[in-house]
Amino acid sequence: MSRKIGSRYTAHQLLGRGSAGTVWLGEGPEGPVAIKLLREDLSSDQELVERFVQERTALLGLDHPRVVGVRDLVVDGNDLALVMDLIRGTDLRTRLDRESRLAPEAAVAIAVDVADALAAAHAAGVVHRDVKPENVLLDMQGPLGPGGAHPALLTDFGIARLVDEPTPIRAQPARDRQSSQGRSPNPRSVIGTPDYLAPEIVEGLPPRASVDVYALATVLYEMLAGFTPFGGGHPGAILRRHVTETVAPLPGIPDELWQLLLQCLAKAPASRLRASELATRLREVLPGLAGYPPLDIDEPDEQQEAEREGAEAETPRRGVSVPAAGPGSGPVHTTPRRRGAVPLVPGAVPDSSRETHTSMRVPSADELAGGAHGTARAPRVHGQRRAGSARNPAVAGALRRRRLKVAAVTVAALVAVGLGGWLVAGGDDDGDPPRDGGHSASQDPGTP
Ligand SMILES: Nc1ncnc2c1ncn2[C@@H]1O[C@H](COP(=O)(O)OP(=O)(O)OP(=O)(O)O)[C@@H](O)[C@H]1O
Repeated sequence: MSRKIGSRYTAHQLLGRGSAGTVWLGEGPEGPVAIKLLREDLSSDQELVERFVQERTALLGLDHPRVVGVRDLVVDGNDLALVMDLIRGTDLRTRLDRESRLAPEAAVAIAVDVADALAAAHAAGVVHRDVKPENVLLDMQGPLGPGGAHPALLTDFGIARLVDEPTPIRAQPARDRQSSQGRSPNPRSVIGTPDYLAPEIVEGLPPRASVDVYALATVLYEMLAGFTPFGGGHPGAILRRHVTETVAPLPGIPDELWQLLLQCLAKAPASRLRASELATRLREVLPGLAGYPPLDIDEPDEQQEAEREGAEAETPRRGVSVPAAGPGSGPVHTTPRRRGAVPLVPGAVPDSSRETHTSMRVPSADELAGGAHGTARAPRVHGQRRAGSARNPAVAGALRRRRLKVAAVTVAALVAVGLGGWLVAGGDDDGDPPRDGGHSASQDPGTP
């Protein structure tokens, strides 16, 4: 069923869902468009409305072939909609859900496109702040590039901030704001997607362009490995790993590529390459990757993860796709993935397919310092058991004993920190909506 959005646009078909709304295939005076419609029950939320308007503001100044163009912002009664260029294809998350790992050449080709988009954004003074596979759209109608990769475009500048703009996304008391001396001593909240958050954001430093480079390097690592370097488990644990752990090497990765990844995943923002430099260096590496197969590595041992982190939040995700005009590009159904994330939007329903944002309290310096337990995920060569794997019979007994100990220590720690140490602000591990906003969002009915 179609519906008018403002006087100029019509929404026809659901393309995908985000935490703040739905994206529709639509029609405008100049042809097909993508229409991002803010959920009606949330359009009265001032903060979200600002995020929406900001997305347009950030993107209107950006005209680049690797950035999804924003054409219009519609405010019509309860409807608040962002009209964008329609990208016929899918998003990188859907592709990763389907293929798990990409061949290095295809992965790097996609990363080059995103690095180009970021270089343009950074040159315009815009930091994206939410680079992740969900926000990389693959244009199935575009020409095939190296490794058979379709052109990639960066979208969703919803939480992008103009560089040096002091106002945080989520309002925080002035006393909590960043001092010129360094990190804020007080607890504050951070918004983003835990797996891709640069350590300096966790530490409370203002996000500069280098946070996007860190996030892109994380995405590239994920395209190569099938998982992110510091993901898995509770969002708080993920944040801690970004700050305290070193990234585990990927067996079989070409050294030049690994060095680039290491440099861009550096804890110190100044040590990272700029986006334009990363694009150049990745382009140099590309020809040497032709014919390289996807890395032959296994996902980190789930049982080992459970051992180290306790129960993990299970956030179901549904497949989304854009019907592409080309052959073999029909709807794709994704397998639910385990994601340590909770919704950005207070009250957002847990079965939204894109609940990958997290608003959480930034851990204190003490918590970060005391948190290094060597929990970064270590990739394994395919078929090989990790020395400490619970699937290895030699260590299973020891792990069972340790589990009891861990349970005891966990209870003691929770008591010691008043049950709040790592808990997401207002959220918990069972996928329930956060409780901090007092919103009572109902599920999007799925029709415009
Ligand atoms: N311009 C577009 N053209 C075609 N499809 C799009 C476009 N923008 C978004 N989509 C589709 O809609 C999905 C949801 O997009 P949206 O930006 O709302 O959410 P998200 O980025 O996944 O989540 P969140 O906003 O919570 O970060 C995308 O993953 C993609 O499949």
